[in-house]
Amino acid sequence: MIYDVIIIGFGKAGKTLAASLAKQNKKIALIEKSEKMYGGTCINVGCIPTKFLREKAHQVANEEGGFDEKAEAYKRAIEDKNTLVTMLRGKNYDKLNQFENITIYHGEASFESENKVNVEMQDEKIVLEGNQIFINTGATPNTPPIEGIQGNAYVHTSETLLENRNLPKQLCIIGAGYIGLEIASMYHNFGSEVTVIQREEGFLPKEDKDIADSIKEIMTKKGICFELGVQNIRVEENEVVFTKNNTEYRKEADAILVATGRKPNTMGLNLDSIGVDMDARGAIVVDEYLHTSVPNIWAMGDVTGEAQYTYLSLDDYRIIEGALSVGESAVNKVPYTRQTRKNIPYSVFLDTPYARVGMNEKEAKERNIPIRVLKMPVAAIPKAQVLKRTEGMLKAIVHKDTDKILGVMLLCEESYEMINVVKMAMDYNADASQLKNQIFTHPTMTEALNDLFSM
Ligand SMILES: Cc1cc2nc3c(=O)[nH]c(=O)nc-3n(C[C@H](O)[C@H](O)[C@H](O)COP(=O)(O)OP(=O)(O)OC[C@H]3O[C@@H](n4cnc5c(N)ncnc54)[C@H](O)[C@@H]3O)c2cc1C
Ligand SMILES: NC(=O)c1ccc[n+]([C@@H]2O[C@H](COP(=O)([O-])OP(=O)(O)OC[C@H]3O[C@@H](n4cnc5c(N)ncnc54)[C@H](O)[C@@H]3O)[C@@H](O)[C@H]2O)c1
Repeated sequence: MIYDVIIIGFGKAGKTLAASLAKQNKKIALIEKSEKMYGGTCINVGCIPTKFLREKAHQVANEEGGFDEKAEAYKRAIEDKNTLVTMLRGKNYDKLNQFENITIYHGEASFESENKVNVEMQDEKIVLEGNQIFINTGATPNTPPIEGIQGNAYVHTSETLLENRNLPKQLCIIGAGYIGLEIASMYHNFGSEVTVIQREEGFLPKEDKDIADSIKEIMTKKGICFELGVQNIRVEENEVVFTKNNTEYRKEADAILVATGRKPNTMGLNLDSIGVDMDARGAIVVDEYLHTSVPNIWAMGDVTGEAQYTYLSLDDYRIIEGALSVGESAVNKVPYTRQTRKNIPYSVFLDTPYARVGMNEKEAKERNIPIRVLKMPVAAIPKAQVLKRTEGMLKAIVHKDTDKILGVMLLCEESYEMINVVKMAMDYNADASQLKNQIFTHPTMTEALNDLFSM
């Protein structure tokens, strides 16, 4: 079968591109290897299930009851999460399936040549031919060579842990990145006793020390235990064994989560044989318009090794849409590319959420930029008092000479909403004084930006 466009992977960029090109009357094949992944990582095993469970966990933390009651509430939360995910998966499938010119194939794709893709389906193997091919295969949990984790029923990835209906009394998490910390916060609220283990001594090493210390202090105060700078991690059945200062420790757990990063999903695509370049981590190398090294093949989302966020995958779709609309001969005139993309914000959905955009103090000093550092405690925000969520701090980095906002770090309730306002202000090159004097509704967390920029 011959298509105008083949899209491999039902991720955020892929599904959005499919709908858009279908409206332009292109004949499209979309290939997804798992029926449980229609809609991609975000809605099935990533952002949506974790943020749904985070809300449920928050409710459970405020309810009376011992472990057994909490375990029941957890089981119901997992069932509710599954119901939500099933509904979203169905909607995602139907949204594309309604187009007469989109065919969804359930099977694993691999390249036969530059414009031929094999699809290994349950009962048959077919070959599709396409003029333009877009790879959107995402990323998959990175399993480090830790002794004792392979084939161990106590050991989970985030995907299998969130399928487990039994609340672990003790949860041990290896890896203190986004997934490790978000799940630590969430399971602590559900009622698990949580320990987070990390090889590196430094906690959240990319963040400013005052921010990282404050996050750790908040989590420790709630009762989450951290073991940082540990060596020789191994797992023996339901125990995580490690050494610290030459002493061996054993941590028993009902569940062990390995959250040590996610690697680009390129294995099995047969990219080498058709000349698509990959880097040492197996990520597809792309230029600013998301071309791969083969002219008719593009890649987008996590598989390109870019920071792994759903909104960046969506933004990759925007870049491709822009490039396709002008055609290859004029592609270098497209104003919006990966190179011009700027001020990428992020949020870590901890119990006290953390959000950041732009440069922090450490980075500004490394680059010898003259700065003003503005800080204020969250307890000074009236809305934080209303919410009874007074822990945390706000911090801004402002250019001393130009008054431009270089970066903002928000460790407070609702920071994941507030950060988008700052991102927009930075995108429009606002001065710090403009946020200082901006009208914001009251009482809100966002109005604290008036005070932060008055510091
Ligand atoms: C637990 C967790 C929480 C997260 N929380 C957040 C969050 O709060 N906010 C945020 O922005 N991001 C979050 N992320 C990251 C976010 O989910 C990803 O960055 C995003 O979903 C990546 O989208 P994508 O378009 O690159 O591909 P994906 O959505 O990963 O889609 C790729 C698809 O390709 C399919 N596929 C792979 N290989 C093949 C093949 N050979 N043939 C056919 N199909 C194939 C896969 O099955 C998959 O469905 C989270 C991730 C995880 C794991
Ligand atoms: N809120 C969000 O936007 C959100 C939430 C969850 C996940 N994500 C995305 O998913 C990606 C994956 O998350 P993650 O937490 O798995 O990765 P990560 O890269 O954020 O953190 C990995 C952690 O594992 C540790 N580690 C690595 N190898 C190890 C080993 N062999 N032994 C012990 N520790 C080891 C690292 O030091 C680090 O602390 C993130 O990069 C993020 O982009 C985003």
